[in-house]
Amino acid sequence: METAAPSAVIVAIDGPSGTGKSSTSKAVAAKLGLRYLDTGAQYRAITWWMISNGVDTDDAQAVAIAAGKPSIVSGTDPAAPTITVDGLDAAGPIRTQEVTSKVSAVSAVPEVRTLITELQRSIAAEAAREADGIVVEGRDIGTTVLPDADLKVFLTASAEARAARRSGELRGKEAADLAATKAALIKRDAADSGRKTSPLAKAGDAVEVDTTELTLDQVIECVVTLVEEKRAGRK
Ligand SMILES: Nc1ncnc2c1ncn2[C@@H]1O[C@H](COP(=O)(O)OP(=O)(O)OP(=O)(O)O)[C@@H](O)[C@H]1O
Ligand SMILES: Nc1ccn([C@@H]2O[C@H](COP(=O)(O)O)[C@@H](O)[C@H]2O)c(=O)n1
Repeated sequence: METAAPSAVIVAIDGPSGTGKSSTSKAVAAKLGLRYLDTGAQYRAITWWMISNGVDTDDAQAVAIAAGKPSIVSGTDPAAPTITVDGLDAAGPIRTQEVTSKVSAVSAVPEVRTLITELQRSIAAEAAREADGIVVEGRDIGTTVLPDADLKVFLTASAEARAARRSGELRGKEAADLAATKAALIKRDAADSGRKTSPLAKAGDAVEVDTTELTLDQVIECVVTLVEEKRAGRK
């Protein structure tokens, strides 16, 4: 039987695209000595594999049949998270516009979600057994993947703020204009919220943090405090 270390803490951070989940989760995990899991990277990785192997990502049946083929491995050091697919470093390729535009269709396929959810639960269980715990970020962590997490946080921000953050990132690369960036993230959120299986949603017992007017440091501090309060309450 798997036994968690008594002090291990499991933190679930969910929210729409561009709300600051990755930046916040990485920093909180690093500050508190926890592991970190980017579940979006796993869905991106399987999407990249589908594209690279000629699977039509709009064909849910074809995606379902192929879903078990790639081997996806996530490294959970918050200072240097990694993702490989069949042993290949996928960190760069999973961030292309092509993957971003196709990932919602792939992640909506129930067979994909079943496989990736199992993988996520086994990574979290290992972190609870062998480390001080983990911060897991995504869309359905608090509702489906880890419903018994010690702390659930749901980050939000206005679409304008999120688009401005994303446009800032893209400057000099694929420099999209603000309106196009905003439209793309609203479209992806609608697809992620509207799918039948495990949609993007706030768990009933999650703490909602609106980051629109907060700096990243303020959000990090807020979540660190929430984790510390949870830990103190367990003593
Ligand atoms: N509170 C904040 N204020 C300003 N910029 C922020 C804030 N939080 C995050 N950012 C910036 O916004 C961008 C998006 O953040 P991040 O990648 O962490 O979001 P995300 O929710 O993980 O997005 P996605 O779900 O699309 O992966 C990054 O450039 C990050 O530095
Ligand atoms: N728990 C999750 C996490 C992510 N997804 C899907 O992956 C896409 C990419 O996520 P990013 O955080 O890297 O932007 C996202 O749009 C979802 O389609 C998911 O379904 N569940």
